[in-house]
Amino acid sequence: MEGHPLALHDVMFIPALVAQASDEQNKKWLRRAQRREIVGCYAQTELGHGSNLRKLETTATYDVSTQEFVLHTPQITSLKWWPGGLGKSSNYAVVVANMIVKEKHLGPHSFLVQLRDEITHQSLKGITVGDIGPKLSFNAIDNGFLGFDNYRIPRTNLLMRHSRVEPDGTYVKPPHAKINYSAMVRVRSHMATGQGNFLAQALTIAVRYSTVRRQGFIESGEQEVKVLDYQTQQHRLFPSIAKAYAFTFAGYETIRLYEQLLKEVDTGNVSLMADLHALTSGLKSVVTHQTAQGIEQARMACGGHGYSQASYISEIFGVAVGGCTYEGENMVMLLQLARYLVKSVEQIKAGESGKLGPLVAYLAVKVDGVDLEKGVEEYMKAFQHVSRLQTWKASEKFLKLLKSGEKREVAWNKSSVELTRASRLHTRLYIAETFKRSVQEVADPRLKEVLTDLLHLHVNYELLDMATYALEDGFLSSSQLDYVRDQLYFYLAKIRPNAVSLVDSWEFSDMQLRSVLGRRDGNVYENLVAWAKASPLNKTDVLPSVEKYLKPMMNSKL
Ligand SMILES: CCCCCCCCCC/C=C\CCCCCCC/C=C/C(=O)SCCNC(=O)CCNC(=O)[C@H](O)C(C)(C)COP(=O)(O)OP(=O)(O)OC[C@H]1O[C@@H](n2cnc3c(N)ncnc32)[C@H](O)[C@@H]1OP(=O)(O)O
Ligand SMILES: Cc1cc2nc3c(=O)[nH]c(=O)nc-3n(C[C@H](O)[C@H](O)[C@H](O)COP(=O)(O)OP(=O)(O)OC[C@H]3O[C@@H](n4cnc5c(N)ncnc54)[C@H](O)[C@@H]3O)c2cc1C
Repeated sequence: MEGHPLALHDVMFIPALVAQASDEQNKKWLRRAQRREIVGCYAQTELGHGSNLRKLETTATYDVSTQEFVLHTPQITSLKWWPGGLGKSSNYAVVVANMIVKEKHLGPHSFLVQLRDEITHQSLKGITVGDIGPKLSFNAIDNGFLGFDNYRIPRTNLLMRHSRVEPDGTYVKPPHAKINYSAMVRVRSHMATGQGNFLAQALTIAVRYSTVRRQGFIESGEQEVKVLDYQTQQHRLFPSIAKAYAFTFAGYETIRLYEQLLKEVDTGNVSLMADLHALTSGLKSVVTHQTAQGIEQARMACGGHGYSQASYISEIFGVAVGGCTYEGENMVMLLQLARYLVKSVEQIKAGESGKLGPLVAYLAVKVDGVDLEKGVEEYMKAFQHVSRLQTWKASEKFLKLLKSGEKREVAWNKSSVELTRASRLHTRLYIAETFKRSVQEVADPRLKEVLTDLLHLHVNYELLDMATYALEDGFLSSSQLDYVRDQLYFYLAKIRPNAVSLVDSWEFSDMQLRSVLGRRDGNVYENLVAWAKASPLNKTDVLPSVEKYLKPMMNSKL
């Protein structure tokens, strides 16, 4: 859970080579990387810039006389900063640098760069490299810094699957300007399943513990109840169980789309890139945020023991919440999706609704009302309505500011909170839709029934959570919202008997969970005592600090 120093070798270094190095280059590098004869990382972010890639300062200047690129770190803010595995473990990196050829700045490009000697592992001349120090979590990973002092690499170390620099300095452009961002899009495509998995771990711990913990009464005079029988506890945990499933289903779809994209790009078809970029930008932002919230609620649902490291939930939280920042800070990525939504609105206004992609076609279709009692399809129409409403409102605000003479960037900034709201609603619609479709495809009728309950819980929880939008224009009435509330409470109670099976079905072992509270055998109290006794402070009855500090203080006459 604390991460692995070689994680980025598998998660980004190898995928960057696969997607961006030419077949010829990969004959040299890929097998060596796969066999772990060389260890690599993905070095893009700098001390001064992470989000705004166009302002990366590390330069790779082509020297036509030697057919080499000269990598250089012009100032302190240009140091690479953050890459996982860079500090101590890697001897190679895919480095993203601003490429300069014949004095022309050609923007960020990826290069394979050797950092350390393959035998001694010592850093090479011209390279400054090290670890950036402890973090909130992920402390088994050596996130690092890296500087170059006019460090030379061969021309052929520019990753040349999609763009090239010929020996004479002729630049051959890629088929899409952002094709070099593919390693990021890949990780974002995998993040919904990854985060769903973190959420599932925290929920497994909290739900199991909630059936061991007895406290208070529901009906007086009876045995104290398992805390999972409280409606508030169910409300805290069960909607997140539904989300963990929903995120996983959505993630399967984005992973499939990324694989499709990779194949299509190789045939020169880049049409999926904009759609997948928009989709994964929104999804990574919503999923990471809701996962962090869900894990924190799971911790609180374990009361005092949730705060102990014996629960292990704090570690899961620390790792998961990193996802709100890495692979694109969440607000920044929501605004990327918003660009796509605004463009879609502009297309509709221009009478080109027919050109809209399937995920945004609903923006052009108005619905007057819904009959929620007819079932999940009607909820989908309600989600479409609130997303459409907010997308149009935010877009109109932006377009009006533009028309009033504001500069594009200023108008955008003044509309940005509303735009991020639109992006979230659009993404939540997508999550609900993929959840619905995935449940419909389940063949086993008993499994389908339980998952359908979770789906119902999800759509009622989500609609209630977005109620202000739906009430704003009178789309939903307050009596409809009462119906949604009743349904929500109905499904909380209905799911209760299946709650433990739902989390057990994720099949985390005790070794994976590392939680005293979430043990499979439920022997929480004995093991909490054993865990406490094993605390380093309990190795001796009297600590050296007693002689050193306590006694002088207690014996002092002052
Ligand atoms: C087995 C599989 C494993 C997979 C791993 C899964 C992991 C999940 C769980 C993990 C569990 C444990 C594992 C531990 C591992 C942890 C990994 C953490 C690693 C972290 C790595 C990093 O963080 S790497 C650095 C990431 N950095 C960023 O994400 C930077 C964010 N910034 C950007 O991406 C860009 O700068 C930004 C997109 C914001 C803007 O780009 P810019 O060039 O400035 O472009 P604009 O001017 O804004 O836009 C111009 C047009 O280009 C379009 N566009 C932008 N990007 C793309 C793209 N990628 N694809 C397509 N199109 C793009 C943009 O939309 C604009 O279009 P328009 O038409 O003009 O509107
Ligand atoms: C655990 C972890 C692992 C990482 N691993 C790697 C790695 O392996 N390789 C690598 O290269 N990098 C890595 N990173 C770096 C990471 O990708 C960046 O930190 C991330 O992309 C955010 O960029 P930033 O730090 O520049 O944030 P900033 O952009 O400085 O964000 C600060 C604030 O400014 C806001 N902001 C910035 N730009 C805008 C805008 N245009 N509009 C509105 N608001 C804006 C943000 O929303 C945020 O609130 C890692 C980071 C972490 C935490």
